[in-house]
Amino acid sequence: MLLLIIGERRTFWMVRGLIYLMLASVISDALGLRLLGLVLEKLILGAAVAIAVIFQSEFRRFLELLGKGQVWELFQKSSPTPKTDNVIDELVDAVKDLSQNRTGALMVLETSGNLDTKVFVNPGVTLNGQVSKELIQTIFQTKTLLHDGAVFIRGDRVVAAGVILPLSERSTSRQLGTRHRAAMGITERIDNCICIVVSEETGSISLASGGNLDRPLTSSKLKELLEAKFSPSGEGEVVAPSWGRLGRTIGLKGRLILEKFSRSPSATPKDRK
Ligand SMILES: Nc1ncnc2c1ncn2[C@@H]1O[C@H](COP(=O)(O)OP(=O)(O)OP(=O)(O)O)[C@@H](O)[C@H]1O
Repeated sequence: MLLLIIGERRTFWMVRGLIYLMLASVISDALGLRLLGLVLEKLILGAAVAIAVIFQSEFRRFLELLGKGQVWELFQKSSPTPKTDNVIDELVDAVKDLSQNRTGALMVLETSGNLDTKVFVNPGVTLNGQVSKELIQTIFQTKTLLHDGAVFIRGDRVVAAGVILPLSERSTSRQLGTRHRAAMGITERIDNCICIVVSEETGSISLASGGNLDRPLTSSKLKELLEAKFSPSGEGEVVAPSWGRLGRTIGLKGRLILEKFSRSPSATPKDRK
């Protein structure tokens, strides 16, 4: 049941690893292999402590909801962060011009809830400005200091610019460089965001979601997709979304801990073109 609820592959592997450890411990007990049993017991204990650390905030939220008698909230569908037509129009107009002028751009759009910005390799520079075509176009001009990296958009605000995102490790077409891999990387780790990419080389527009790139898109197709995503009845998460998110959170946090120990320089953007 738990494995069905946890949709994320990495989390699934983590849970499977723990189950294997438990099984091995039971088998070693049955075979009377006391030393091995002792080692496995310690390993399971370590894993349980690690999971408690990884889960910290989720446990707190669970206990809070339990205390308030609102546990059912865990099963409720999260509604998309509302975006007015005006915000979508400003975004699409900016993307259209950037594409026509072959100005590279990368935008992370929060779709619901609160995106965990700890996943950003570098949080960039806080702006907190109203989304407008002019602001977005200005940020991505290659002469500005903030053009390198991504902008992070929450609701109708450009929260930050110059954000460095984790790269996807999946192999991609040779045409796709780090900008596109960053869009795939953030959307494969975080499910409540999508990414718009404009290629500097070809001007093509892409939309990344769940680690996949939809490309090339026309600006009208992009508008259609954004409207569908941000409409109140838009694609929400399905069955037991909060549990799914919980599973992905474990995967993400586990991964963040691992990445802290093995952060590679490949996650930084290449030098200014
Ligand atoms: N990890 C990252 N996070 C955010 N932005 C990044 C990251 N890596 C690269 N970028 C942005 O992408 C730019 C480099 O793009 P690159 O040419 O490697 O990618 P690309 O996918 O081929 O895109 P394009 O088609 O625009 O050339 C950098 O200058 C930087 O602005």
